[in-house]
Amino acid sequence: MIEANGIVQEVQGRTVLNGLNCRFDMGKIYGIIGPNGVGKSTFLQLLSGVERPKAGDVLLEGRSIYAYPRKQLARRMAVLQQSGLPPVGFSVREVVGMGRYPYQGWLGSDSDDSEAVIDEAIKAMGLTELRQRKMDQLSGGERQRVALAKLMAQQPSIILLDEPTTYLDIGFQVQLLDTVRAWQRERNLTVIAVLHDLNLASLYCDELIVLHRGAIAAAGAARDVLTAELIGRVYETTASIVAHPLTGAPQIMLQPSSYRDDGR
Ligand SMILES: Nc1ncnc2c1ncn2[C@@H]1O[C@H](COP(=O)(O)OP(=O)(O)OP(=O)(O)O)[C@@H](O)[C@H]1O
Repeated sequence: MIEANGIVQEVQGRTVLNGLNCRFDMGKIYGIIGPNGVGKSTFLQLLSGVERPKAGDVLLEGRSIYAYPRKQLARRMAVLQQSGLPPVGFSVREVVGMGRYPYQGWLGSDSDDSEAVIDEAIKAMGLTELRQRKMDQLSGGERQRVALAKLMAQQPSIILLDEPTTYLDIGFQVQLLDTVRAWQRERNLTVIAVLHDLNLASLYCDELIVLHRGAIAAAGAARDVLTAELIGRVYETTASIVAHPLTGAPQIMLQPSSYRDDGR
């Protein structure tokens, strides 16, 4: 379990997160949503243990995440950053192999099963044909799949994703989230993802956490959280909520502010 207790964080002298408390149970997919600039990425950074809050603590299995040695934490938790795509010049195989760094011994020696783990991650992401290709010779969608394969090779039990579908077309968005969910179910992973697309968040997340004005405005299952009232209050826009015709998950229909009841 991951617990965020009384998290306060300032960015450039401004309080962005003002006393957040929440709990992430293992084996679920969580979506962190909220308007631009509300502090979603800041919160994810704190949950990853990379940044420390001004006040409060993040506990992983009851122990402060900031007290874990780096490599030990990396064996439990992997992070897909918004701009975290690996450097150009390396091949797909090399980049996926970088996911094994938490398991390397002194002098960079690999653990015995590293080759097999890397091959499995490459296969799972459909990258076998591209394994020798250089990173700068890939499309945006392919690069994102490499980034995810690198995460897989890290064999974490918790993954943090910062806007993983940015720059992907709708086909790749669904493909990426399908892959994450299949992997999550197979390994009983805990996934915490910052997502902008509320409809995708509703379709893929077990629970949503809505940030607004430094606090948690709502948390829970999408059907309880995504209401027209909440969308109006948090995003300051009018929306109609409809049930997805197949899954029943709430889906948001946006509405132009010029719309009038007579339909013109
Ligand atoms: N390097 C920085 N310098 C100055 N201000 C920053 C910096 N990084 C973030 N901020 C500010 O901190 C606040 C929180 O930023 P953060 O990126 O966490 O928000 P977010 O909810 O993830 O935003 P978005 O939805 O636009 O990605 C914002 O108001 C942002 O302007």
